[in-house]
Amino acid sequence: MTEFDFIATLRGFATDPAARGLADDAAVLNIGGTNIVLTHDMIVENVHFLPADPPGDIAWKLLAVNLSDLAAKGARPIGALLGYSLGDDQWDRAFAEGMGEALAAFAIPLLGGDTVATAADSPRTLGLTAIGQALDGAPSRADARDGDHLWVTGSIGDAGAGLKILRGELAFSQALVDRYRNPRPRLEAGQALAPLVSAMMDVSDGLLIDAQRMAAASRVAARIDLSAIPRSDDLLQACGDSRDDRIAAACAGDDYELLFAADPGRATALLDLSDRLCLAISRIGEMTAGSGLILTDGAEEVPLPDRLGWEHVRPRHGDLRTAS
Ligand SMILES: Nc1ncnc2c1ncn2[C@@H]1O[C@H](COP(=O)(O)OP(=O)(O)O)[C@@H](O)[C@H]1O
Ligand SMILES: Cc1ncc(C[n+]2csc(CCOP(=O)(O)OP(=O)(O)O)c2C)c(N)n1
Ligand SMILES: [Mg+2]
Ligand SMILES: [Mg+2]
Ligand SMILES: [Mg+2]
Repeated sequence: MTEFDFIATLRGFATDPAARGLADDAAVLNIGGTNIVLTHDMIVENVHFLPADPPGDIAWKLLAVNLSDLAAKGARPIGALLGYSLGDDQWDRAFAEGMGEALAAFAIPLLGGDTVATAADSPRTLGLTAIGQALDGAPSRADARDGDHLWVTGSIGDAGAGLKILRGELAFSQALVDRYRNPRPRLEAGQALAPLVSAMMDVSDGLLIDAQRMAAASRVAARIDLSAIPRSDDLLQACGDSRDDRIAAACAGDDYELLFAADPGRATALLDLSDRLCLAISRIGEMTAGSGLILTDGAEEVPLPDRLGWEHVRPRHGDLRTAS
């Protein structure tokens, strides 16, 4: 079964409105007029991180990927619960220290969690629940409208290139490796953007697959111009600027940027916000009537690649690495 199929089977009984049809980045529970935002992401050795990654960086990534889902709902983090499987003593100690530092960096209290021990040869499997509060409502993935502009924060494809570097497939760049090991959740931007957008999500599986999900949830089509997708100078230097390079960046995932749709009338306010936050915000396309994803490279329409991004699926044979 794929990740998509499994979530679809759960959807039948996840009928509470707070679950948002299991089709959003997080649940949004209204308690006494306050929007409490809840999200849980797991990370697994050889799936989300490499065995040689420093334990402190893995702790950072576990917290950061969850905070990224809070950011996508415009939420301010208020606490975290950690799910941990014990490894060797030295690693566990380094992870705990790193988690302490990561929590302190974001000023988030650890509220609890759970700890288990597994067989020594099983891959490290970690989970974290992040809890937040959304002050101005919590934009969903499902409310983009025909005519909205589609925007993305920061730059796309850096982390995917960082992973290639760590696999020995690209020349070394510290900046790209950092984007893979130390994602920066766009918390401040998420809170500032929330009142200006019609729909928002974070980009974890890949810009194209995530944009397609936003379009599907909103019952519109997304048109994306490959040439408008923001790529860093580090990435351009490492990978080049061919159409295939552009597609690779757009499908790589692990970006933890914010993808959002907004009425064209919001453009000036969005660009002002970009200046205030010193964070690039790039217009990459628009939402139109219809369904699915339309890809262009400048004026030219381009066929969709076979895979738009990451989806978890268990391989029939061999190790537990997933395919993208
Ligand atoms: N095992 C599960 N049990 C319940 N809900 C799940 C499970 N796996 C995923 N979901 C829900 O499915 C939706 C999509 O999940 P996911 O694609 O992982 O979101 P994201 O990419 O933002 O982390 C979310 O509402 C999430 O809470
Ligand atoms: C060792 C390794 N191989 C491959 C990847 C690429 N990768 C693995 S999972 C994933 C998508 C994001 O993870 P997921 O569990 O789907 O997070 P969510 O979308 O639920 O937030 C990507 C791009 C990676 N990060 N590390
Ligand atoms: Mg998300
Ligand atoms: Mg998830
Ligand atoms: Mg996530």
